[in-house]
Amino acid sequence: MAEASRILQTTLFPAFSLHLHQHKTRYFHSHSQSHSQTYPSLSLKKLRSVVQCSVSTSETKTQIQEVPWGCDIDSLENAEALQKWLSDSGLPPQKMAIDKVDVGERGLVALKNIRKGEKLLFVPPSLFITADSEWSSPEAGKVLRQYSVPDWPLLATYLISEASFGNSSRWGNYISALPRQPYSLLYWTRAELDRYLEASQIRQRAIERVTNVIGTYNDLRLRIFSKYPDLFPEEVFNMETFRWSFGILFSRLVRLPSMDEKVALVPWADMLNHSCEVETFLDYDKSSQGVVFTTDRAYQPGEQVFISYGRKSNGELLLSYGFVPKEGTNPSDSAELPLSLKKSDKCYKEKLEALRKHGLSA
Ligand SMILES: C[S@@+](CC[C@H](N)C(=O)[O-])C[C@H]1O[C@@H](n2cnc3c(N)ncnc32)[C@H](O)[C@@H]1O
Repeated sequence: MAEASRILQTTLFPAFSLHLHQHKTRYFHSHSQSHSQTYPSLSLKKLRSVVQCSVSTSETKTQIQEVPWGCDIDSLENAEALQKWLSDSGLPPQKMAIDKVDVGERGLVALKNIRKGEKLLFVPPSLFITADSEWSSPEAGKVLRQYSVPDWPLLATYLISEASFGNSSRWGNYISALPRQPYSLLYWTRAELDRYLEASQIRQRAIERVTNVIGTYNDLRLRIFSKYPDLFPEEVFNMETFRWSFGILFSRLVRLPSMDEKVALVPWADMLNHSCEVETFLDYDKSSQGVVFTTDRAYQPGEQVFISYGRKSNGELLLSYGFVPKEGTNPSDSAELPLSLKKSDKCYKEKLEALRKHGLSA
């Protein structure tokens, strides 16, 4: 805990430098160019204030700034462009469309009658973002591979790198439709974690998760980014952009059992919201060669279509996806009850036996 507090209290990054125009690398050139395409009315001053970020030295005050890409998910901003790009890029015609929904802000809604037992989606692998995806900055990708950076931090860095290329990245339309601030405990202040998760096991796990993300970023910065400042300028690769990219990964990355457990961002499939009432999961379908799910119920036009993010407790859903289902609707909800058994206890053996009998360990 002391370690977590120490890290959370650290001021992590300096203010955004005033050198935005002076960077000669393709990187910044593309970044500022694409920015003016996506946000025509955003002045340099505004851009700077969006990117500038700092974590306060006070444990309770964390100033969080939004990244300059993505969109507000309470609107359908960029949804049409995403759908057009997806169909131009090989997504077959769909029985669903992105729409505003009651549960989950945006989601996929049936356009036609959908039967129980139907396979939907068929997102081809060419549309997956994985650790093997091609970089808009091949030099940056090469450096990360040289350092054998594991999948999660590699994907977090990749996403920021591609985002900074705006529409010159092949993922420009996808990234523009991602939430500018994903719902995530990574955005909670320490005071909020303490207050709202008091007495919950999730509080400690959330603190560990925040600490891990900060530690991962610091590790990348020290070992790699600081050695290649032209490829990984701190104005772009900083704690705030990593908070965003990890927030995106936690809430959208899928593990595909039929593809050797490969982890991938799957555009389109990641527009599906979770329901505790459905029992259908995303996976790669070898016969149709795409990510699909099979409906476990029928849907009528206009109804939101759901998948399951897994049989997770409310705490686990909050930890990864930043939401909690309505009270009493999650049959997989559970609470952890830590028990300890002292060896000096006179009935140690009997108690241990009783715990084991009920599938519990001491
Ligand atoms: C994979 S994305 C789904 C698409 C997302 N709604 C969007 O507009 O980009 C996962 C995120 O959707 C939201 N979400 C999914 N299921 C939800 C639910 N049952 N209730 C509330 N929010 C949900 C959460 O913000 C979660 O982090």
